[in-house]
Amino acid sequence: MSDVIEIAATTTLLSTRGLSVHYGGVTANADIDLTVDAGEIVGLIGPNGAGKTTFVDAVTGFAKSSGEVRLDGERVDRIAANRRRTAGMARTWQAGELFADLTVAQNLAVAVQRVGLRALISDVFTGSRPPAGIIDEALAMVGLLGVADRRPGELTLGQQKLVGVARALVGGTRLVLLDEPAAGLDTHESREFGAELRRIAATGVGILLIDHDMSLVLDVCDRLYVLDFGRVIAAGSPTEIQDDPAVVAAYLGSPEVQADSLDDGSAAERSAAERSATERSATDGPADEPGGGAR
Ligand SMILES: Nc1ncnc2c1ncn2[C@@H]1O[C@H](COP(=O)(O)OP(=O)(O)OP(=O)(O)O)[C@@H](O)[C@H]1O
Repeated sequence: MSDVIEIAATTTLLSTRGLSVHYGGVTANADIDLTVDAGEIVGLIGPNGAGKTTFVDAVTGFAKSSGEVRLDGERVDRIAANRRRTAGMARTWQAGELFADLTVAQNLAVAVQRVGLRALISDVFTGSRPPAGIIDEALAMVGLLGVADRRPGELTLGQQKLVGVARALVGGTRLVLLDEPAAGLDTHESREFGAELRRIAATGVGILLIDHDMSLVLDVCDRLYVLDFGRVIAAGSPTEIQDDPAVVAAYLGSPEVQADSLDDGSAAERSAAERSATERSATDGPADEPGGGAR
C-alpha cells in the first residue's frame, strides 16, 4: 500500500492583480498583487499616506479602481459595494464608532440592514429584521454573546473594538478587511484583541489587517505586505519584513536604522511626518504649479 501524503487545500479568498487607484494626479495604489487565504491573517502596513485605506476602499468597492479583484476566484471588481458585501467580504472603517444609544445586537443589525428605497418600503410594511441567529453567530465569533443587550458605553474599549469587528462579520462574511481596528488600545488590550483575531481566523475567515500598532501586526499576522507611495515594496513573513532594508528605509528614512525600531509604532508616525515635510519642501514649486506637494 502506497503512502498517501495529505496536503491541506488552501482557499485563496482574496486576490488582487494590478489593482490601481488614481486620485487626480496622485497614484494612491499602483499595480498591487495581494492574496489572503482562508484562515490567514495578512497585514498591510506602510507609512502614513502609503495607500492602505485606499486599497481597502478599492477592494470593497468604495473607490474607483482598475485591475482585478477576486473573491474566492470570482471577479468582483465591477460590482457595487453592497453586492461585494453580500458576496462575503466586509470592512471596518477607521472612524468606526458604534451607535451609543443602540444595544450591541442592534449595532450589528444596522450593519446588515438592506439598502435602497424598495427595501425600505418593504421593511416598513413587513417589519423585516435580520434573523437573530446571524447576529448571535457574529457575536459568538468574537466571544461577546453575553453582552448582546448592553450598550457600547457599558463595555471596555477592547470589547467595543470587537463589536466593530463583529459588525463586519455578521451575515456569513468570509473575508474581513480591518482598517486600524485596534486604534487607542493599550498594550494589554491590544494583545487580547490580537488573540481574538487569531480565534476568528481559526474559523476559516480570512483577515486583512491594517494597523500602526507594530507589535500587534508582527505578532498576529501570518504574512505582511508593505506599501510605500502606493506600491508593494516588500512581502513576506513578519521576520522577513523586519529584516528587509527597503522596509526599514521606508519607515525610518535610513537603512542604517535598526530594524527592531519597527516594533515601535511611534517611529513610523514620526518618520511619516518627517517624510511628508521633506516631500513638501522638495515639491514646493510656484503657487500655480499643479499638484505641488501632493503624494
Ligand atoms: N478621496 C481622496 N481624494 C484624493 N486623494 C486621496 C483620497 N483618499 C486618499 N487620497 C490620497 O491617496 C494617498 C493614500 O492615502 P491613504 O489614506 O490610502 O493612505 P494610508 O496608507 O491609509 O494612510 P494612513 O496610514 O494615514 O491612514 C494619499 O496621498 C492621500 O492623500
